[in-house]
Amino acid sequence: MTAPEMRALELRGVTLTYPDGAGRLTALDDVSMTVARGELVAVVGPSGSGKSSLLAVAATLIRPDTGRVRIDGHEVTGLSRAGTSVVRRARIGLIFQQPNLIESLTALEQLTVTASLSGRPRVSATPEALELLDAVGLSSVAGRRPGQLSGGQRQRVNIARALIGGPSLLLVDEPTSALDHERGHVVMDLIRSITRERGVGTVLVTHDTGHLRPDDQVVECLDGRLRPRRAPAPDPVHGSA
Ligand SMILES: Nc1ncnc2c1ncn2[C@@H]1O[C@H](COP(=O)(O)OP(=O)(O)OP(=O)(O)O)[C@@H](O)[C@H]1O
Repeated sequence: MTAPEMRALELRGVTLTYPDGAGRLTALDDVSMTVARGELVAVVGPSGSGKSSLLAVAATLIRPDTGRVRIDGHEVTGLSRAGTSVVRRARIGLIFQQPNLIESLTALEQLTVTASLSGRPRVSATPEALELLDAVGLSSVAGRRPGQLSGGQRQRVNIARALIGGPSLLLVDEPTSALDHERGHVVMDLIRSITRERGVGTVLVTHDTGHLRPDDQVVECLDGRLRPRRAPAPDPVHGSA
């Protein structure tokens, strides 16, 4: 069992419903999940099964109807909006499928501006931003704007940006969907190594089980419920190394 201080995310008995005509539609049904620091959990499942809802609750963007949400040991269930957003900004990194970079900013500025939105002076965030760009293999293009970067490079800037400030929880939505198979593999490997080396807990939603490895921890979302699933057999091209 993971020590409480090592838990990046804990969901307990989370139920989420949306208005649906005269009734309610249950998107998450009594979901519990723990993700330790240094651990990656891939969430797969059919369209409409609740994966995005799960990420939104873990990101503290949607409050569940019932259940508890803890981020890095901090209970957010009863917090005000302002208190929740403090926890979110300090402890959660979000990576969406489309990088959504700002066209007028260089790769380096994408990171330093994000840091400044959290109240840090841009200049003090520059060493960390440079180190993160180096970690994702982009030192040589730190001065380029998104229009001068490839799709894979843009997604790597997106990943580096999510890590500024040292979050303990990384929430990743379909990171490979805008990339070809080869670049998708590179991005998945990068997210695995960041998870391990930086000790973040990662929840990664993906349709694309072709990018998963046999040693990945995989859960399946079905009708708003989670259940463990065996990772797929190794990809014959890339193997499991
Ligand atoms: N804002 C909303 N209002 C009402 N119903 C919603 C809303 N968002 C999602 N739903 C419904 O909740 C259920 C779960 O949706 P969710 O987006 O979490 O699924 P998903 O597994 O992420 O799907 P996909 O893989 O297609 O993105 C679906 O039945 C969906 O129609």
